[in-house]
Amino acid sequence: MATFNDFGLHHSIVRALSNMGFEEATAIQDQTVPVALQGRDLIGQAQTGTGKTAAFGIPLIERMDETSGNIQGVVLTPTRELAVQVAEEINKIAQFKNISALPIYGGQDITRQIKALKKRPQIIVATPGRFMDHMRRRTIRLDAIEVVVLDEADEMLNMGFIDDIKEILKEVPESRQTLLFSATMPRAIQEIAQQFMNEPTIIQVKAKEVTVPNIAQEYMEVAEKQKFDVLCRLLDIHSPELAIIFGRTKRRVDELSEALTKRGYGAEGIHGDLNQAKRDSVLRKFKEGTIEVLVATDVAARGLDISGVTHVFNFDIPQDSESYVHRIGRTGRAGKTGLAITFVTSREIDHLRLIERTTNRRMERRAVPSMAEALEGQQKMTVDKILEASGRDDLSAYKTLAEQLLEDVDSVTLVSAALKLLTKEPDMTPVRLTEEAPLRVGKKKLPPKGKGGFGSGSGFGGKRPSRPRNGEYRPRGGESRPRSGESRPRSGDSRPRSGDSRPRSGESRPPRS
Ligand SMILES: Nc1ncnc2c1ncn2[C@@H]1O[C@H](COP(=O)(O)OP(=O)(O)OP(=O)(O)O)[C@@H](O)[C@H]1O
Ligand SMILES: [Mg+2]
Repeated sequence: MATFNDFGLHHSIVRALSNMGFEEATAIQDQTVPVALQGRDLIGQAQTGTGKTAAFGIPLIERMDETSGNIQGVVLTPTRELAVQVAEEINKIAQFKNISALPIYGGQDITRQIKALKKRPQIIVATPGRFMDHMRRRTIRLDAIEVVVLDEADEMLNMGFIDDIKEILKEVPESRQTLLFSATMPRAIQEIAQQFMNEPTIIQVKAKEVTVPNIAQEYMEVAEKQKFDVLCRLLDIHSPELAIIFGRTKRRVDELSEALTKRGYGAEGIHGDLNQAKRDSVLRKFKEGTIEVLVATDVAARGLDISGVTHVFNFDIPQDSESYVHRIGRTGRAGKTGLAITFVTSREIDHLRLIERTTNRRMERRAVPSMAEALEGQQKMTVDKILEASGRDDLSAYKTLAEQLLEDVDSVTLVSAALKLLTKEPDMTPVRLTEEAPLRVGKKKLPPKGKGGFGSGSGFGGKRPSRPRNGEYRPRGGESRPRSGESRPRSGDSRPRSGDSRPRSGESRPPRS
């Protein structure tokens, strides 16, 4: 694998990368950086957590002119949190250059953004809606733009941002370079590629699987009514450092985070109906470890890079395989290991099989853990903690007390009492969760067995079942519901003018029919 010295990058970028702890280029960086540096258009697909941000960030920064304060680069992302994260990573890579990236997104005061724009950042990282607002207000000038990056392009299409993206791409100079990245590449991307890219080089990191091998993938068949108790047991058994629990709808996320809190877990929810300040604070607490469980809709499925996420739980099976790939990809990043556990009700097994076939990877079936196992898990935690504490040398203040206690109570009883007090025993506090209808898969269009889905080297676009649009996934009752249960305008519908009220990042999906 190449080191960053091999690319002929400006020394300040190499220095920044080494400062960030990047020693070798990842596979996707190795293959895309040289092509992007030549100024060519590029489509890059590689698994989650393999460094696609730097794959476009490095050439982007390399191409910027630090003596100019014009906007020269634009990165579009589907969610606000991702815009912030990508801008941060770009700013780290640019730390020794006179170049800065500014995140611009809906839900943030626009006058503050206009003020920040006056500081003349060369790179804007934006959600499409808010970017359009600035375009219309002429607070962002497009004539000096040389590079446009579409991160998670397929998700932006899913969210109905296609018209916005088209409009943005029409306005930026035609001579620009366009880069497009995602871990999944559904066919719809081809339209963008044909219309707006100039003979793009397509780079798909060869991998049998779309998911990285370092994420262990398991599933459990659980009745809808039992899901919550099983989840609590799993949290007790695994004691994750940080865990993300994905639910299907905003209501689900609200109810789940409330129920988890009731049972004593440090959990909060994130979804598109929360105001930006709340979203920011929840994410901040999760990153700091103030809460260890983040309950989320698909708003948090894409791109978010939070170190320490050891577990992903699909409380509700994801609607399609792309969502599955991205959700579980919040763990097992940058070579670390992770565990993804998916709950499936008996009626959703077909749906799970479809995901397995599309991703070309089997999930291992696991039995639902018992209450006794949950207790054991917590007891083991306590024992570990006590043993660790026994090795400390600051116990002298407690020893006299311990000796006194041992005069009255036998040692086994005494230690048992201490263990019990320190152990978080399985909690059966009643909670209220509204039941979700199972996801059903139509009979048609199962891919042939053994045929990989997207990204399996079958060429761009690959053969895979396409999006819910084709009616493969129907919620029971036949009501056409957008993913995650939100309604959003279909492109072309009457749109709100301000980026604040447009489809709020992430879980808003086009209506499925
Ligand atoms: N060359 C490298 N060496 C070490 N760490 C790296 C390298 N490149 C990227 N990383 C780190 O790997 C992590 C994942 O990177 P990144 O978020 O860019 O992944 P991604 O491919 O965009 O994933 P996703 O598909 O989920 O968006 C980040 O923490 C990033 O800083
Ligand atoms: Mg990414």
